Amino acid sequence: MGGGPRTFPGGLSKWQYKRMHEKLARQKQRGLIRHEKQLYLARLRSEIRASRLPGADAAAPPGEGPTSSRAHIRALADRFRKPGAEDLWNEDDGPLRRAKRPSTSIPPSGQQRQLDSGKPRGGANWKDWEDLALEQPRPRMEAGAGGKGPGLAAFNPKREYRTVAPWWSHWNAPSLGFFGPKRCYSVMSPCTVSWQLGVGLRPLGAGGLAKARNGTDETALALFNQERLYSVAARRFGRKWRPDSSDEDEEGATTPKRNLRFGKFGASSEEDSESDESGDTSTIRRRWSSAALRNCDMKKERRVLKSYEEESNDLAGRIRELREEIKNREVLGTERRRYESRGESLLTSKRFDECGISPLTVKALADAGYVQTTVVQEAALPICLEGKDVLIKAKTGTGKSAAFLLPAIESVLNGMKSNTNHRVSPIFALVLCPTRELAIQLTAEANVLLKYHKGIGVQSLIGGTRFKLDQRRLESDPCQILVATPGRLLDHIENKSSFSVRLMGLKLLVLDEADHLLDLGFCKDIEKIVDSLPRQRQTLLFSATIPKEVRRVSQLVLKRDHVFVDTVGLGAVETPTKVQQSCLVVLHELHFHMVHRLLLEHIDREVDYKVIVFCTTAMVTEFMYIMLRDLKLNVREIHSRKPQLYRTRISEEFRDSNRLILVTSDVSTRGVNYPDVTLVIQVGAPPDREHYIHRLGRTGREGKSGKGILLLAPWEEYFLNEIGDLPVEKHTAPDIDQEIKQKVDDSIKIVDMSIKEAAYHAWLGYYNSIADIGRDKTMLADLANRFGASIGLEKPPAIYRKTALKMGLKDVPGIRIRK
Ligand SMILES: Nc1ncnc2c1ncn2[C@@H]1O[C@H](COP(=O)(O)OP(=O)(O)OP(=O)(O)O)[C@@H](O)[C@H]1O
Repeated sequence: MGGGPRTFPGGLSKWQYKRMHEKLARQKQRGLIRHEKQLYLARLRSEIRASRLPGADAAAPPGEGPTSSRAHIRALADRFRKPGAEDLWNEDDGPLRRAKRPSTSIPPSGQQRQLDSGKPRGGANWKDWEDLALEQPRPRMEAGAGGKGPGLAAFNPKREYRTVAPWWSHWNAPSLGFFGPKRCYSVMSPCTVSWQLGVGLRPLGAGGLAKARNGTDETALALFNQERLYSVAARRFGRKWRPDSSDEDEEGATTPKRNLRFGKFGASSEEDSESDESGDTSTIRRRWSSAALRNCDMKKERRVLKSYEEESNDLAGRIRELREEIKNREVLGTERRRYESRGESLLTSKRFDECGISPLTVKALADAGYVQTTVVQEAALPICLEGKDVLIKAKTGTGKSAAFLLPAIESVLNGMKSNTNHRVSPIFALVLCPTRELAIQLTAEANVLLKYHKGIGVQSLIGGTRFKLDQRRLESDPCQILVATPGRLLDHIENKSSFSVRLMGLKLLVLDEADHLLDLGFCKDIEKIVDSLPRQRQTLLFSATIPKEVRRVSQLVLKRDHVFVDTVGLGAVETPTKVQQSCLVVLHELHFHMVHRLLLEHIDREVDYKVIVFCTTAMVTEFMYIMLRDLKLNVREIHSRKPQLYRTRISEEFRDSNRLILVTSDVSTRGVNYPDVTLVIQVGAPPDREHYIHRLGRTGREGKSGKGILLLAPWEEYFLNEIGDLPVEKHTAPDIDQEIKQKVDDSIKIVDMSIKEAAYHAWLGYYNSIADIGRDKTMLADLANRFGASIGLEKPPAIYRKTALKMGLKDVPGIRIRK
């Protein structure tokens, strides 16, 4: 019966303990929403302020201008999947509509200096600078901007999450060069982009680091190419840098974020000390904003720099150190570009034995054929080994796994050195990943790296296995590194107090495929898990894609001074360069026929073919598998409806073979390393851009070539907008001859009716959840019925009333309700 202890920490029963956790989770969720509301208000304030700045653009070009207030609050609502999140708004919060902007021209700098307070800003009074920083939009660095902030047209929301640009741009900015990194909390709305302060406003007088280095602001801008930086600055300035300053343009973001962090995951005393307020400055701030915005800007709390002036004295020294760092980083950037331009390999000239890792690990690496590091390993290892929190973005198949497994092994070695008196060995490193297949793969990889480390063990905790067996394994076998999926890990944390005790020794937490782990599907579990871990730990987040929302949420698990390493680079394509991507638009009734045709063509061309076919849902995957099997193709299936043992067996078989086709759902989308996949076919629109990139990333790994085909129905073409920046070529679909069509139709007929019905239900559920399609229910029902007919259902299967209600499909024509 359930296993696990009868009492939990604090003498609570299992249910009390569970309820307590749930309550805490609810409180956190509320905190998060409060935080979002404050962000929204801050956004509103900065918009109003922007509209009041002389030179603000009257109209932003569509798609490039700032998000409207409405769009923003909708985005907040979306982010938290709370339809009621719009209710966060209330009348006291200020006007909903955007204020009009007075003029489109950029004023002369002198005029700009006056700003709204009417006070000249030429003096070197710190309070004035403070005000100015708060009033002025933070300049953004844009190549070729010549030291001026970009106009609205140049604003590109995709550029918001760059390594260090936001505050580097302070250095580049002719006038704001003197502002310390802490000043990133100043007003910055995407719409407030016209800034042009007088050159005379620079206390350092040297034009900032960039100018000092290169002589001109133009070259300085070029110097601060994102690709080279890898957040050097953060390392120097430690906790004073807030990388989110680039993505959070709202001035008020700091305080709520701080509060949230405390509320959510607690904060170290170090962070506490940072959050002190200075009464003086906040008074000035309030006076200004109250005058300008009345009740719309009544925020009382504001993080004010405690030792700001103290720090600024030391600025020159820091600049020197930064220059040094940049020089080092430049070497790395050049090297990487060289490799990429040659298109040969992602390996760099740096060897593992130069990375400061244990010689036993180096030996194991050499046995596995790893001698040189890949780009991401070269960039990540020094920072990870230094003990910093890191968020790392690198393309699929570039060796991220080793980049975090190696620091994990080092953290165990360090931990074992310092912890000798433990009765039960603590778990020193925890790797969280979204799928079971990935967890098994990572465990195997870690075992390879641990070959010569006797007494250090790695284990996996994944769903689909027996809880009791896990427990026994954890107790009997060494386990200093744990690779887990969130759900099963949480089961152990909540049900086995001795397990939680072992986690108290944790030194390193890794979130692989961090974007997925931090999205809404997993976010709550991750919060609970992180809550039960010691706060004094290092956290590493790895992913090939890091969407804006995730970048924000990631701040909750990372320390404030974390480093963002982006090896993809500004404006670079996120997909492997050697993968040829194409899209075919075909009536969805013909998708199965087209898949068959494409497979035959590919098999004819590639002797050692290895193909993955991604379907939208588990049941559609099963349908596709049965159909292709009947067509005598060498095919296997993996999806969530299959038992774990089966999934593991098929996964291993597919990894080790070629001349095989794997039909799968999204359980194989991320991280799974199947070498030498020659073709990836994605049938139907993926849930989002990230899914497309990760699925495609199953081919073209380790710099090899590959092919990706996206099969869309005409009504799914909207998805092409989401991947418009990727090199996807739209091709005309080949004709399907009558003979092939007949063969496929015959195979469809043999599929069991219950599978067809389940496929229909799953299809309906999937597209109902996709906003672009699910919003028009009548059209959705019609499309679903056409899909049903194409798989041989004479009439659409009925769905439960409750399900129909939940999906918003009750009383929709074409939807049959089960009596
Ligand atoms: N330094 C190295 N030298 C040679 N091969 C390497 C090296 N590092 C990784 N590899 C190989 O590169 C392949 C991809 O590695 P890995 O699975 O870690 O990529 P990834 O970036 O995690 O991919 P994904 O984003 O899909 O999770 C693996 O086959 C791995 O063995």
